Amino acid sequence: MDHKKLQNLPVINFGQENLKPGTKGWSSACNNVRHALEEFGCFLAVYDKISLKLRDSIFSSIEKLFGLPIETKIKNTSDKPFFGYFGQYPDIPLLESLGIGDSTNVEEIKSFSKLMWPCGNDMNFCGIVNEYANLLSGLEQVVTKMVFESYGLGKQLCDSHIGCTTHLLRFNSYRVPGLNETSVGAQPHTDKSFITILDQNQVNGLEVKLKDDQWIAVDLLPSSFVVMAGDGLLAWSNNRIIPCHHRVTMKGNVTRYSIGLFSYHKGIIQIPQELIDEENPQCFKPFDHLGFLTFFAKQMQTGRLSHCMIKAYCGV
Ligand SMILES: O=C(O)CCC(=O)C(=O)O
Ligand SMILES: [Fe+2]
Repeated sequence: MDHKKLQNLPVINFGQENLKPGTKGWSSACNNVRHALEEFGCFLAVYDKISLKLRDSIFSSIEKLFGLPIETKIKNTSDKPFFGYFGQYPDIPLLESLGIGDSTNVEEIKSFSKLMWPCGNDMNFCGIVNEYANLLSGLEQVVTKMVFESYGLGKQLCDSHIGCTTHLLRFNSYRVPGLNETSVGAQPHTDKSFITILDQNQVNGLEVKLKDDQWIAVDLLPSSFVVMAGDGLLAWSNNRIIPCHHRVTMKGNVTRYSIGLFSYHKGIIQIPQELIDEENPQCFKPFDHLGFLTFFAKQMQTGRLSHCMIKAYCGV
């Protein structure tokens, strides 16, 4: 693991002292968030509202989840592409993934749990996931507010964006590769989300690509999460924020579990007028964010993927 380069990722503290809008801590965090997203497409967020105990509990629950028979796991389906079970793909054989759409809604967590454990489970899966998903989406909301504020956009615009946000919580499992098997856990990609937040079970493997095209290994500090810009944020910011290219490479001999929280906009995302001027002419049309997922899935099925799919979808 290339530990030398780890310091290159910005680290931003989301402790209580920086979470009050109007304070110095808040405005310096706003600037740092914007700078990190424009320059790196990602950063490490130190956020201790999610206790280490809760993180341990959720990772032991998802270990049990992935231990369920495949016939059960494939029941996790969705009408939205990439929101349900994903796995058994020959080019990425190590990865299996399960998703809960609209994950801040406890009823969605309950119905996922019922599908996986029709006779119930003895580990308070719903309670743990509900607490975790709500706290993590709280961090996503703070990051969104900071992004809006750092571009000088009003509270009303921000509140209306937040009111239209939905979250997907995705659990990933990467098994240890067998002899002569690929070590690729996830191929290089950018997320289709607005913002993604990632957590892992102390097993590294995530790598991100910086502007100079170098891949660096991400080492999660205690109490930290990886915050990444997705394709939605690239279009919304009129090309200012770069989406983070990332991949997973399995190196050790321990199963890796990760959790991703992906924010999506329900409906049409408008490019704020404040981000369009002579120097920065409008690069993207208003776009249907969830429609972009459907578009992406179709292009993938027909082998028509291009380097920047959001440009293909709604570029001017
Ligand atoms: O497992 C990870 O750390 C990354 C997962 C990921 O890239 C994704 O779910 O989109
Ligand atoms: Fe990803």
